[in-house]
Amino acid sequence: MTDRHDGSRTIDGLARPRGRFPHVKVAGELVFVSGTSSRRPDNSFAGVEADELGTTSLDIREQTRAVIVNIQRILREVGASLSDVLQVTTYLTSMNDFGGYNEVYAEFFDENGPTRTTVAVHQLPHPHLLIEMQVIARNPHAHAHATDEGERS
Ligand SMILES: N/C(=C\C=C\C(=O)O)C(=O)O
Repeated sequence: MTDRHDGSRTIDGLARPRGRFPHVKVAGELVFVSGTSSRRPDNSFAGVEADELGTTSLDIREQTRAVIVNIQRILREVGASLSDVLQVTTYLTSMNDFGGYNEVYAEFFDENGPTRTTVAVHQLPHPHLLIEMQVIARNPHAHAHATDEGERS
């Protein structure tokens, strides 16, 4: 993991960012996770299959699950978890996928979870991508630190 002094982290063992940005940035009480897809470390995608004729099928449920699991792994690296997520922004390439996305989303979050905004976008950075998500989470360590400080004063 590359851990810079400004809280930016690029994590080994995950798909490399496709540009000059970190997977995650810890800034005081908050954790910012970059837009994340279903991309695997080998740059293949979960939720993408091609048959022997080269016909590609894309699965919004599988992609959604893989995106959330990727975000979970990123959060874990900074000591946070999905239960720390405060806000989710989701980018779909088609609102026809809203139902499948919503169904899998509900396996991980409910009304006590993060606020959420879902929008449709013209394109994502790869033609096989149906979904990308970014999150803002609380930094559980910042909270523990602040509590310790409070107890000392
Ligand atoms: N967050 C961005 C791309 C993510 C791609 C991926 O996870 O496959 C970006 O270009 O801003």
